[in-house]
Amino acid sequence: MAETKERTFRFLILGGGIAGVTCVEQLSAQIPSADVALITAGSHIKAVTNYKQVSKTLEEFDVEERPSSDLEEKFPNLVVIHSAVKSLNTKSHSVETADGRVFGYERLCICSGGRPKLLTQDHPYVLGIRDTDSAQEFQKRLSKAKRIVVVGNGGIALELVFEVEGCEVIWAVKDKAIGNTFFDAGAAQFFIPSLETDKPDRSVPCKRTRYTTEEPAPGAAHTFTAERNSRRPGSSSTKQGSALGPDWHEGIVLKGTEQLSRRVSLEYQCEVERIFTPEELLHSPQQELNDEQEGSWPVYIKLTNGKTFGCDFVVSATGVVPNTEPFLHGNNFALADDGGLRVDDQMMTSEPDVYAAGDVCTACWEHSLLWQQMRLWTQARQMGWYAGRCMASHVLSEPIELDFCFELFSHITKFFNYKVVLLGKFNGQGLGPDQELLVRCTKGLEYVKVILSGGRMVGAVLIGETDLEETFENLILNQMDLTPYGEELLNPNIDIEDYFD
Ligand SMILES: Cc1cc2nc3c(=O)[nH]c(=O)nc-3n(C[C@H](O)[C@H](O)[C@H](O)COP(=O)(O)OP(=O)(O)OC[C@H]3O[C@@H](n4cnc5c(N)ncnc54)[C@H](O)[C@@H]3O)c2cc1C
Ligand SMILES: NC(=O)c1ccc[n+]([C@@H]2O[C@H](COP(=O)([O-])OP(=O)(O)OC[C@H]3O[C@@H](n4cnc5c(N)ncnc54)[C@H](O)[C@@H]3O)[C@@H](O)[C@H]2O)c1
Repeated sequence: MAETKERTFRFLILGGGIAGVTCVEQLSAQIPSADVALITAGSHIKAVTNYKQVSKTLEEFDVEERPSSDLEEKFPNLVVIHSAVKSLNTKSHSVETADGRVFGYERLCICSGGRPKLLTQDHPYVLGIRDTDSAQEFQKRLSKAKRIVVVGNGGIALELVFEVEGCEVIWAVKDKAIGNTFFDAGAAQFFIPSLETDKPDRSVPCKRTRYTTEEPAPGAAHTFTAERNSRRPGSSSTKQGSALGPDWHEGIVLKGTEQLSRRVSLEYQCEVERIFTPEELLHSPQQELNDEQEGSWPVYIKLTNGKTFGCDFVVSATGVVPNTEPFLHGNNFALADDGGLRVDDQMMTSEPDVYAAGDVCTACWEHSLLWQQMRLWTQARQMGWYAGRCMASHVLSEPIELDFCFELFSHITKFFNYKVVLLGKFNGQGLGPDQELLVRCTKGLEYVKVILSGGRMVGAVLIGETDLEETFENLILNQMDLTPYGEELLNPNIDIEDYFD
């Protein structure tokens, strides 16, 4: 790396996503006289808008793409540099950008996010979705498509299979139930009818203290078709070009060429064995196709359940990998198993004066019993904000303790047009056999699951307008012994808020 530094900043932040921008805002607000620089590869920055603290730990906000001048106008000591960082020298405390400039720092925070962990790199018919550009590419390809295959069972797959219309979707999941990163088989069963229609089937609330679900057999498949006119009002909006935000798919039309609303065929418990071109398929006579149009698709995908499907393209919704590459060479960063930069409870990496926040880092402090890391906007914002506070406190030699937001995992989102609230160990993560589940389910309306350990509430999944989030959050935080209440806890005829007043 050339050693002549163009300028040295007291605080240098890499990445204009939620984590980086929130870190800049926090630092600039806490030490207004400090010179702060934000280096980002993109032309725009991400901004949190309409922030709402819903309860002690639950928060909701929108994410917008904004010109970086907005941020510079707000903070006169901030400089935004639009260029990708290509290398980092932690010994000389400097970074070099793609256009050959070198900037020094006293303290650095890496917020470079993640990128899709694709099934296969650089395949012309395998797409990932991350940012506005990739979402637009997906939309463009979809508009000419009759059939796509979606691989993966997390947030993006759940959103896509519900939103895509006018195109057959083959959805290949590794697991026995849909949505494994967010909920269990019981909740998955609650959602399944939404793939056929989104008109709620309202029935009388029923309470169950244990749940049993019929799991699909390995290799099982199921097709769900929605009526053309069963889409929710307003969902066919043609509003264009809004930035990827929590409702990124609301602003773009996700429509294929066919005259059908939603047609999703689920392939359970399978992975991708091979992706073929038509030529390769012709030379593999043993391949058994699952449709009559042999040879007429641009790409074919063979699953481990033995089925091969032709399609227009494949969406790889198979998670993210942290963007660490430019920073590793010549430095000595400790990496976590998931490839993230390990950070301690002060958001510091293993390199001196280097912090990290958001999707690029892995939280390696001793977690609270009720918190886990997931790569989400909420956590990117919380980490960026807390990293900014840590950097400022270290400069001012003030002690700082891990923030309260890392006490309890909480996430509000929307799947299949239902509000979803996840609290604590919502899937009994790491609890082993010492857990009891209480479930209340009203088909088409709500699904409430509570996880108890030693009589105390340690997690909850709330689907629908349950209005229970604040009360349950309090019960999880105060760790009250709920044994005396037993199944009454989910009795729909009891106003639980009054009960615990
Ligand atoms: C389609 C989709 C839907 C999602 N929906 C939700 C949701 O509903 N709710 C939720 O909580 N989360 C959601 N997420 C997850 C959420 O987007 C991420 O967890 C969050 O954006 C991470 O923020 P970040 O700031 O760490 O990284 P990013 O937003 O990825 O930002 C990284 C920044 O770093 C810059 N950068 C990268 N490399 C360099 C470099 N070498 N030099 C300089 N700059 C660099 C990039 O240009 C970018 O500005 C979704 C993700 C996707 C892809
Ligand atoms: N509403 C929300 O909160 C929301 C919505 C969309 C995305 N996100 C976030 O955005 C990020 C990206 O979303 P995502 O859906 O790609 O990731 P994800 O981590 O949510 O899900 C990845 C899925 O891919 C599966 N998978 C991994 N490797 C596979 C393979 N080789 N073959 C088949 N399946 C495989 C996993 O089992 C998992 O189901 C995540 O951090 C996610 O939490 C959140």
